[in-house]
Amino acid sequence: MSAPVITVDGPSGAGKGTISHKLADRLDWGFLDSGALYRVTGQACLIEGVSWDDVDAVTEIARHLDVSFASAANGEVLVAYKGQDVSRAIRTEEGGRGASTVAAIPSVREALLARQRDFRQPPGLVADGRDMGTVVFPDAPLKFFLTASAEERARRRYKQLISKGESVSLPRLLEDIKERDARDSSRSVSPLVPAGDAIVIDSTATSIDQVFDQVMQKVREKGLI
Ligand SMILES: Nc1ncnc2c1ncn2[C@@H]1O[C@H](COP(=O)(O)OP(=O)(O)OP(=O)(O)O)[C@@H](O)[C@H]1O
Ligand SMILES: Nc1ccn([C@@H]2O[C@H](COP(=O)(O)O)[C@@H](O)[C@H]2O)c(=O)n1
Repeated sequence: MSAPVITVDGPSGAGKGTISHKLADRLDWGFLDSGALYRVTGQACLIEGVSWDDVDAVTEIARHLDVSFASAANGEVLVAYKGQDVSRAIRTEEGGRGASTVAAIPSVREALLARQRDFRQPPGLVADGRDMGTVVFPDAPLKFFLTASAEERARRRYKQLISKGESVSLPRLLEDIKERDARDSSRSVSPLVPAGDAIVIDSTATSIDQVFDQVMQKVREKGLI
């Protein structure tokens, strides 16, 4: 029998990464940051001089993506492409735009599918993304779809980037988030939609701890802990 998977999907800034990390730590399960694979693909295109719109070239990059993940002493995840540290570059707004542009290409999604499924190892996996519950792990025993208003998600992202010393504009971030939502939700393959059997949690007015408590309650009810 394959290892259990808990999927956490939703739009950008909904708190998927925060909740998924806490959950993986609590359960001592593996963690898949599927967005990082799309972000590295977009970044690899910049490094290799390939346009995000060049379907064949981007697909070749995704098929042979030389990416590695490592834990730094401070708990952060180091992401490397061909051994080059791209951890910071992939987290910029440009990194997000590149990821969502290449993620709309069906052959790129196909190229990254097996790689994502390989993360499913005992004792279990928490998978964070947009199509974890609908496409990558449709048989997952527990699925969440986290959401929040675009305005609240833009405010969260603003605080996050300001705390890292980046200079950002809130209206611009809101525009970016709305653009990314529209692109992710309207693409022909693996659009951002909750799986039919997903538990939807709206965190617009709910703290991280409150969301985590709701998630843990469902994990217990499913007998996964
Ligand atoms: N319920 C919440 N209340 C307040 N802030 C939150 C909440 N959930 C997450 N945050 C904060 O919002 C920011 C974005 O969260 P996070 O990175 O987990 O979102 P995400 O859904 O993984 O986004 P992306 O898909 O773009 O990576 C973080 O700074 C996080 O601390
Ligand atoms: N399963 C996924 C995960 C991500 N994407 C695309 O990548 C972009 C960046 O993702 P983050 O979670 O790191 O913000 C995102 O906007 C999606 O376009 C995806 O398509 N499928």
